[in-house]
Amino acid sequence: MEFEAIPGVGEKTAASLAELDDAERALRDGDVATLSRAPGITEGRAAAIARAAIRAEHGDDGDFLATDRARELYRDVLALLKERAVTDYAEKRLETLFPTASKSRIEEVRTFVEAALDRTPDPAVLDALGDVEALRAPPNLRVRERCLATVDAERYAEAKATFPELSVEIVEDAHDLAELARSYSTVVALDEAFAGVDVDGDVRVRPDAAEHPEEIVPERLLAFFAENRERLLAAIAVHEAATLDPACSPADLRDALERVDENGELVGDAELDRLTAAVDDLDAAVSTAESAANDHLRKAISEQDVTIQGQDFLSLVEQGARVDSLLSRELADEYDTAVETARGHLAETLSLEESEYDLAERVFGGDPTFPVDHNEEAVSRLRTELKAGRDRRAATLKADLAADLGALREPVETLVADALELDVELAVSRFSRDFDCVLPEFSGSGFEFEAGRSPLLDVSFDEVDPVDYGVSGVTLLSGVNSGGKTSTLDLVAVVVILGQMGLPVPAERARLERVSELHYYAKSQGTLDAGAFESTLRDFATLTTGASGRLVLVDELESITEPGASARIIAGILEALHEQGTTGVFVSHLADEIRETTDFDVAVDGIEAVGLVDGELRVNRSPVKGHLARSTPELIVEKLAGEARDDAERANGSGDEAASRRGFYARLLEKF
Ligand SMILES: Nc1ncnc2c1ncn2[C@@H]1O[C@H](COP(=O)(O)OP(=O)(O)OP(=O)(O)O)[C@@H](O)[C@H]1O
Repeated sequence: MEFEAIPGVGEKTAASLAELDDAERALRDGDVATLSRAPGITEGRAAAIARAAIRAEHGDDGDFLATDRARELYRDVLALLKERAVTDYAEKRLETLFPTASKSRIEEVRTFVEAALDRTPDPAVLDALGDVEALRAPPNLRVRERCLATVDAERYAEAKATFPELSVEIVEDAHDLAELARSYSTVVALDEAFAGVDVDGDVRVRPDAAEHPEEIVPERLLAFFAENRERLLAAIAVHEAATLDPACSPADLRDALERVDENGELVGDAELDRLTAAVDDLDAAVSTAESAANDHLRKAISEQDVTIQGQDFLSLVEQGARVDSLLSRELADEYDTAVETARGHLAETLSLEESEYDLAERVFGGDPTFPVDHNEEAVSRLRTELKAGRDRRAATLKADLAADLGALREPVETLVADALELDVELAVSRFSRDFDCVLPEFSGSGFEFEAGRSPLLDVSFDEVDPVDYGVSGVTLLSGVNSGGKTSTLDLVAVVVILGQMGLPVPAERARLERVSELHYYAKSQGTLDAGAFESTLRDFATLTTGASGRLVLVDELESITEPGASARIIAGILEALHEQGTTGVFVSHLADEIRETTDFDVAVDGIEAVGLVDGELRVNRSPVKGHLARSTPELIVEKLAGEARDDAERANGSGDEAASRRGFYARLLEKF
């Protein structure tokens, strides 16, 4: 795929996408998580790129939402969908759903939706999804005890790129290798030429290093799993709660995760813990062992009567002979016991094993002295031995663990992707359940729905009255003030937008014609000035001369200018749209006047007040077909006329005032 062919994707972004293994599939599937792994591409940008790629694939020009109000309603329904996603990923992924005229795209999303609607939003699954996130690369890792070495400049550059975690050194010969082996625990030589050379230290010859990075730097896998530990555990929990088929064995993954801590260090191995603690505690243990020996010796000396021969005493005084000789002669046994105490103490505190006793014993001993002193060189040798043991153990464990983790590396990507995708499906399923939705049927002309309920009304969804409505061709929608005309237009727009996104719509049944564009003109706030009026007319000129196949919704266009002129202008627009065969709904309080001016028999529907109850209008929210609704003023005059008639009848001819009121209201009523 030519990435730069996607609108909005330039050279730099194309190069970033090319670094992904499966960019083409990710673009096709709207897989925002994978796309956002490309260098420098955020999730928001990834969603925009995926949208553009989908548009390009389905030949969508991006013009479906043709007006501000149409775009606003799309944003509102998208927000309702996104509110039902648990993860950031699903929110971004839902942004790849957009209304389109493309049949193939609508069908593609509907196939996804059909599967999604079978998903039950179980609270335990939603809860588990809370900790799932797209997997991410660990922060820059540095492994200091190992290095790579090569004689070849090109191999050097490749190794630097493949193993950013390690130092790479240029060497000339085995002598240089030996030199490196003194500074690093392990040296990995990349040249075949070194095979068989005998060098002191841990030097391995691996010309195949680049093909087995997990063997050369097992820490890379450990760091990856450590970094993503919580996400992975959450992804397992999601699979278990939702009884999804996991891409890898949860038991194996849990077991592997238990062997590495959040810093990528090995855990759970008693021998490694023992050796690590022994190295760390060595100095302190030597010092306490020494004190224990001295305590013993001090006590022994203080409790013992030491007899000193006159000759000895003289030699002590005259020749400056050392007391040590005396100590060795008089207190040899006690000294031996003190040394044994120190050795025992050391072995016990460091939990030394038999193979290490020999070195530990050399820490204390030799000629008797007081105070008892340790042998620094022996301590140093013991330390080297313990460190080497620790590193050997860690290296073996890391290699074993990396082999296990290596087998899980690919499957965990799928495991997490499946959990995240489930969140997208659940968001759609919850939306559909929360708003009692149905997948619309695409056929015929215009639209038609039963028991439609807008989720965007300013009343709670339970209190929304269901609306039945259908229109084919251009139609005027009349109705009482606050009867729900604007809300009906919004509902039509929401149903069409959702339907052409491929999503279910909030109705019991819906049939739609697949339209090319949605033009929804909201009611303007007050009369427009000459300039704005002119530009509105220009909009309609473009609309009426453009291609057919659009849906046009217009709310009280009359408010743009004075009523008489408005009616004539609306009539002209309706005629042009009618000739085009467009479906349109024009909400207007001037339906009667407009109808009289149009040169064809324009349909008029009406949202009827069923009557006034306690001064409040009771409305039938479903527009009545072919019916001009009576206006609110007419209903009020009718109500006053009725009251005056009742008053006049009660007065029974004796009340002139009641009779003249009755006459006045009757006259007004005739005007309607
Ligand atoms: N289907 C419905 N169910 C419940 N309430 C509704 C419904 N439709 C409209 N309403 C309520 O009626 C109010 C007025 O609706 P709307 O603004 O659509 O009326 P309108 O006929 O366009 O009014 P106007 O003639 O003043 O422009 C809404 O704010 C909402 O509270």
